[in-house]
Amino acid sequence: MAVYTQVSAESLSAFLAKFDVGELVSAKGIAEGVENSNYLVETTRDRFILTLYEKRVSVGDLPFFLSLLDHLAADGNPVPPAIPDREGQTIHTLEGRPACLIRFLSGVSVSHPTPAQARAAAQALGRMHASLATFEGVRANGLGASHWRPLLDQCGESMNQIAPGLYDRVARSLDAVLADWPSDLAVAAIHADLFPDNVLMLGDRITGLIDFYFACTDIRAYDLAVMHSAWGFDAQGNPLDPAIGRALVAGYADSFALTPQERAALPVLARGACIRFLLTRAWDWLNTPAGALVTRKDPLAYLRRLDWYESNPKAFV
Ligand SMILES: Nc1ncnc2c1ncn2[C@@H]1O[C@H](COP(=O)(O)OP(=O)(O)OP(=O)(O)O)[C@@H](O)[C@H]1O
Ligand SMILES: N[C@@H](CCO)C(=O)O
Repeated sequence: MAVYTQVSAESLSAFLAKFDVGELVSAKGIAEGVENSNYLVETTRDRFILTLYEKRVSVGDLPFFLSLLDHLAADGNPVPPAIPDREGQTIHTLEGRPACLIRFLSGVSVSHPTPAQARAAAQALGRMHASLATFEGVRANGLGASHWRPLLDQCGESMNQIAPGLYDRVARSLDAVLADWPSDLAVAAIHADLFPDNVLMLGDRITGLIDFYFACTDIRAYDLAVMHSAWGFDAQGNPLDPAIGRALVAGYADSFALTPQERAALPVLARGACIRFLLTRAWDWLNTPAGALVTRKDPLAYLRRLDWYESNPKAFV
């Protein structure tokens, strides 16, 4: 996450007083991430994550995200539910923004995963999909395939400030992806953003799956494709050891069956994932507010991934 909204010690103490969590000891803004404002809060009893929802999360979607987290946690997945206050409320307003106090999970996210870590993370994704088979909540994917062309148009020719010719380059790939986009694969609740920084680990053990604020109802195998596009490359978008990609697919299949049709669709799903992240990064690159404590993510790292998937159509064989 990042820090877009500053929280004063006074308003944080008043906020915490609604909960049975002890008194404020310290609060530190977390600079990682790009979407919401996050603080690590320590009280006399425990540690918590305080999240203030910013640009892409609308308050009307919070009940979906929180019920999904409760469903997963109840089925033994390592996800952090929101903490209810003394009256049972989980969704609050703080400094004018929707806010939740979230259970803190231990572990660290890895920036250079090993194949064993990739396998464990994909097993956790498959396990989560198995749990979500009985989740009834529905939320359309606001950043799904039907939104990519409008998002490209919203970025417009300004994209060429990021790299000359970028707008036309993405438009061409988008045409090809949409022409092949599958319409017959299983649809379910998915995480849709399971990057290495959203997986907490201790060694090869998964201790936390976090950041469910893009969770939605979409093609289930797209979740694995998003993961492949995120885990199989370094921060600049250069491919890592191909064993990582193989470990992701094998790890997922360890805990949830992947049909032949889903396997066959992974290349186009991965190219779609590249376009999704390229576009949201490009939009943020061009529109991040001055003064926000945030490290913008490089859209071109996703162009390099897209190039790679286009030149390696047999990457999943
Ligand atoms: N429940 C949690 N327990 C422990 N640490 C957490 C928890 N939630 C968030 N964090 C910490 O806060 C950081 C940022 O959180 P998160 O990835 O959710 O932010 P974001 O802005 O949504 O990021 P992204 O760019 O991945 O969308 C994480 O890398 C992690 O260090
Ligand atoms: N995980 C995303 C940020 C959330 O949209 C990225 O790295 O671009």
